[in-house]
Amino acid sequence: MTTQQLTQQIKKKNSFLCIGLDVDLNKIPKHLLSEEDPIFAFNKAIIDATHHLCVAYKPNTAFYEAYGLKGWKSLEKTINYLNENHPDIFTIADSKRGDIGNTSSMYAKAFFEDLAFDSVTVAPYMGKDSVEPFLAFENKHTIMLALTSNEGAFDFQTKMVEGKELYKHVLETSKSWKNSINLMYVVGATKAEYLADIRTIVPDSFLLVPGVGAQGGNLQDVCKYGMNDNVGLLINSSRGIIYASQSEDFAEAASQKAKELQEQMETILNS
Ligand SMILES: O=C(O)c1cc(=O)[nH]c(=O)n1[C@@H]1O[C@H](COP(=O)(O)O)[C@@H](O)[C@H]1O
Repeated sequence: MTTQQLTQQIKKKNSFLCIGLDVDLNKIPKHLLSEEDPIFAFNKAIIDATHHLCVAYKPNTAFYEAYGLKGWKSLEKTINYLNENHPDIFTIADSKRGDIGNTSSMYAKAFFEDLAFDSVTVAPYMGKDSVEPFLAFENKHTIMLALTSNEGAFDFQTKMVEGKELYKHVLETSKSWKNSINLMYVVGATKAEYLADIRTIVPDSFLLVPGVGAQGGNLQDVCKYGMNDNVGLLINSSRGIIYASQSEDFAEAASQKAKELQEQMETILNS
């Protein structure tokens, strides 16, 4: 999917919501545990109940890898279900990869070719040659960590290096990489006050913004400082939506939570 198509979807649905499919077998309703594939059964029910309210889904691969081969199968079924039934929805493999070039190429093949995701999250720490193999894929997107939502973001990302914060070097330097047009960036919703500065460096890029809901980030603040003329934002909520209820009404409750966020987004888009 191109960024233009993503923007069209945002305008059509009045939503820039991304739903995080971070499935924990200890948190899903007990009645699903007797299903052949409880993780996929849970995801399918969540997707069926929420696809009209969001423009993206983001399975964090840790939640699948933790269950070994079975978990990986559930991830594969989930991305296939999305691609077959909702090709207009943007998909993000949140796996935070990045390694020496030939290894990164294999990670890129795994998520872009074998699993056919639209995008993958990548850590910038190993630099240009660790990210460019992901950028080489046409119409695929590499979402690079810039300023993350967690407390540890202050350990390195905001440290001053040659007169400016490290995360600003990440943003600026990455713009010169080959096929940088395929880059998006992660900025935590808990760091909304940094967004105005970030927009001066990457005015046109899409930003994936996790951390509303369970981590306490504020949607209005993120939009005030982070939105550009093409919206340019994907706001993720995982636990706040998918575990709104842990009983039989879980899909309905997730839909209700997603609707609340979508309605707030619609108000912002029309204001
Ligand atoms: O790359 C991410 O998606 C990410 C970056 C970041 O800075 N903070 C962050 O929380 N995330 C992910 O976003 C999701 C947030 O989940 P909730 O806090 O449950 O909404 C998890 O999958 C995190 O791994």
